[in-house]
Amino acid sequence: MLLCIDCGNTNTVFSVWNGTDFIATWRMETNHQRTADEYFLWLSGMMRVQEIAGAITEVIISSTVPRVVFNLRVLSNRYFNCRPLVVGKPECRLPVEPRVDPGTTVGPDRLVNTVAGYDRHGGDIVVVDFGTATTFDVVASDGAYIGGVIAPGVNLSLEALHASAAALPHVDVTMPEKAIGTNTVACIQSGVFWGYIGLVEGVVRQIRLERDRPMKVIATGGLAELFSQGFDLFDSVEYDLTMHGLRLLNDYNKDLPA
Ligand SMILES: Nc1ncnc2c1ncn2[C@@H]1O[C@H](COP(=O)(O)OP(=O)(O)O)[C@@H](O)[C@H]1O
Ligand SMILES: CC(C)(COP(=O)(O)O)[C@@H](O)C(=O)NCCC(=O)O
Ligand SMILES: [K+]
Repeated sequence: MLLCIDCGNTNTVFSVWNGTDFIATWRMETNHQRTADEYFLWLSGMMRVQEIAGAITEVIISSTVPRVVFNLRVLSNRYFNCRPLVVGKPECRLPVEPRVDPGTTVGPDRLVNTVAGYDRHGGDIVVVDFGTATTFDVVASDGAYIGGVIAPGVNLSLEALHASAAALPHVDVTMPEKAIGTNTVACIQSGVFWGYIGLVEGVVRQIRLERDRPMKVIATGGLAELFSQGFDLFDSVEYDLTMHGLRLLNDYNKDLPA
């Protein structure tokens, strides 16, 4: 079985696959100080419930936090007895090379989302991922990542307001009933919610103008749902997009001639 690890700046998501069959998924907070032994203690507990720890034979890792990769490599070597594939490293090949400025390192999550989006929808798409940062990944007609947009994440914007303005409380993101807030909390919620709707609309409009062709917009990440309710921003919302991409990339690399 294959263990896919998607490490973001906030959360690390593990998922297990048997061939193309999805088996299970678990999520933990990202912490670069966590050791391989700590990962395994937690994972083996989760896996025991489904009796799969002994069945893992392959591991693929995508991490936007470079410092965690060392311990995740040790986890695969020590506990699953395999060398992991790490997205973004030369040994992990991509079906189509990104077309970006020379020397640019593209976030591995964005490369994985590109592969997954192209597999499900073909080219000429934009993948929007609501993580710690909100990323827009533009995928060309041949499946290449050709660039995109990085915006502050929804929760990051809320935290920044709270951290920098003495009188502003911490607020959870929700869809406010009205744009005109009549108390501080409602004002902040409105700023972030309607601000974000405008951000997504504006960025997508500009990308379509620049590309001068129709482009589907696919959303993923925990907060995608909030921005899709009642709005016409996305053609589809797919929570498993990154995990799907990791599984595809693993299969792609396995099938390559040595
Ligand atoms: N279903 C959800 N509802 C509300 N907030 C969420 C949900 N899922 C994630 N979040 C929040 O969205 C932010 C990004 O989370 P996540 O997608 O795990 O980011 P990353 O991939 O960068 O680690 C975090 O602040 C997290 O608490
Ligand atoms: C933009 C990101 C911080 C998003 O990461 P996440 O919110 O998923 O943790 C990550 O993709 C990254 O560090 N990218 C490197 C720069 C780039 O992609 O151009
Ligand atoms: K992400």
